[in-house]
Amino acid sequence: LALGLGRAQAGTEAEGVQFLEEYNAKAGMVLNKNVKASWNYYTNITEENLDIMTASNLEYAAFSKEVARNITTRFSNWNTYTNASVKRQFKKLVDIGFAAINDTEKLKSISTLEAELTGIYSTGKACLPEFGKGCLSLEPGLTDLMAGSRNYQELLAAWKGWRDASGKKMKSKYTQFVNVMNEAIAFSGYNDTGEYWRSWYETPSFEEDVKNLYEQLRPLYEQLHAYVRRKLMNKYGKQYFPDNGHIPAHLFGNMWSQDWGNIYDLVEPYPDATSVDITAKMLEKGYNITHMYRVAEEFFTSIGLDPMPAGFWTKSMLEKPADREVVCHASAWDFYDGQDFRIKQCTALTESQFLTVHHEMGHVIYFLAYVNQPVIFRDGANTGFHEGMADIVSLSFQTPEHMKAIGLLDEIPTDNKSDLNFLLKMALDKVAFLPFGYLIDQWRWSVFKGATTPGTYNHDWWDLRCQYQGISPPIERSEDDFDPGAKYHIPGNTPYIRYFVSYILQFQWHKALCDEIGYVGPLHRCDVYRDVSAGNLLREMLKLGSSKPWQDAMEVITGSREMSVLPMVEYFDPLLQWLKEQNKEENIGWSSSCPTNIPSPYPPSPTSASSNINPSTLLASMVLL
Ligand SMILES: C[C@H](N[C@H](C(=O)O)[C@@H]1CCCN1C(=O)[C@@H](N)CC(=O)O)C(=O)N1CCC[C@H]1C(=O)O
Ligand SMILES: [Zn+2]
Repeated sequence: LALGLGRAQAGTEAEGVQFLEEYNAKAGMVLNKNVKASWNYYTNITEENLDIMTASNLEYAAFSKEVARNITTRFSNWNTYTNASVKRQFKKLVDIGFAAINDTEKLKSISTLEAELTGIYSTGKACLPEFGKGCLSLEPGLTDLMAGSRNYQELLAAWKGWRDASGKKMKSKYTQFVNVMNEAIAFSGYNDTGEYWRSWYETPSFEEDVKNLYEQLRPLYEQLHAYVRRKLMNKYGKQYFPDNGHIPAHLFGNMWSQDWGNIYDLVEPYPDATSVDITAKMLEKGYNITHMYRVAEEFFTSIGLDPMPAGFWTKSMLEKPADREVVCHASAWDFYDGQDFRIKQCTALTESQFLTVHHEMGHVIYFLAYVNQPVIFRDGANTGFHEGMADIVSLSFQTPEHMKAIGLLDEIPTDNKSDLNFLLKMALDKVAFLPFGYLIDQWRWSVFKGATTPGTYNHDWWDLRCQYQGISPPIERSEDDFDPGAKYHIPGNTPYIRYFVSYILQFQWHKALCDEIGYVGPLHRCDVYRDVSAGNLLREMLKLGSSKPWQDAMEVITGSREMSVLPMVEYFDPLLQWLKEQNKEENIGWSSSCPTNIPSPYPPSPTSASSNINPSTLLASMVLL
């Protein structure tokens, strides 16, 4: 690209279009090189690969900076152009985020800090000898333990062990990370990194909008919380539950209390009615890892969307390698050359992993749908759209109708009890997630704007967890801990409000697709499998990429330009009525502040009959603390 020199020139719109064509040709190659360097680090964590990725990130930043400089000198009047797409491309190209900083060393530190933090997270291990376990990494060891153990103390040891092995090691690095990101983003004219991240939604009222959406869904979450709290008290004993209505955070079958699906067996409404245990069925049917991906692919092709390209099967990393350290946290990758798309996942044969397979492949389907857009438009209409597309299939895929269609269920239950079993199971993922999806960036936005400081990181984190999720730490926490760092997206620096937005959008889209295929019946039993009119409508939105404001993309698929909780409320209404009935004797809700008295994690003194672990393990676990 000829460097724009000297005084600002007012290039014609035709010259601007020419410039954009040159940019798109070059950008694909520069991006492809950069993504490959990242892929090599994420699939083989070494100092050398970290250095190569960092150098590539700097190269890409320099390229973005040069393009922006070219535009401001040669096309200073781009904002007066008439073509909306041309203007939108220029608008995106001049906003280069952190790359605007005039200090390469500081820019480099943003890249190295993120890579180091992600490396700590991805290689962290917790050792649990007192429970007969060696040293476990997060995937699969600790994840499986949190999902399957029903031993209060063992769960607690894994929960604490993971936080000691991850977040606790990150606090000072994360503080540096925040400071240098904020310093850099100021060069792009933003007050802080949180403002930059929110700007991607192109919606001035965005913070207010998501707050209102959450408030509308809170009653549904409160009912689910009260019901699950009762069931967990029955299972583990009231003595472990604070008297302010909170639930100990480590009892949900998930390291972060964000998805409660793994404790379905403890909360099942009607054990004598039908429910689907997908993990057992997959094993029974002799599934292997590749087959999980083939089944997911077939869902998408059945509604007329594209299959995975050939290179996907040879270049993806679908299993955890035995010979090297990798970033196991699952992710989908666009290599921006129009044909190289991959998934990186330490896939295991479990239901939760099967859903993640569909999630990551949903991202790839979106990549494929906008492959003909200019490089700068190869993104979701907003990042919540990308997550919504990743998740929407799960609303069809888990229905009894679909389970039977793919041979994981013998008979479709039509009785009311089985229906409630299914709805409760869906709520353990989709409703339980809402406060979690909402609060992560409440904390991070507060950190970026300086309202939350390194001296209050953990206190403010738990304030939000207690207030929104109604959960509390099962043992004392302090500012020596850094519990936010125990969740991938904090060291990984991936914004999180996108998942909250996604959980609203996916129900709006599911309803739109079910209407499109002429489905009649309760929304929660709709399965769009094998109906290409669903895929056609979805594609009309997907192919836009980020070429239009997200409200236009929303209108294409739902006819409305706004997010709405109504489809989600409609979907779960039968469950809400049932929960209200079940909870008649319960105190709905919890106090918004964390308990002052965290109940002792251990049963009364070892001599008492009630203690359910023997003294030696009790002492050992005390030592752990
Ligand atoms: C398991 C999933 N991994 C993310 C995702 O797939 O979103 C990964 C890591 C961060 C971004 N990412 C990508 O793959 C992006 N390249 C997608 C894109 O292209 O925008 C994940 O983190 N999830 C799934 C549900 C809730 C959340 C969680 O587990 O908390
Ligand atoms: Zn995703």
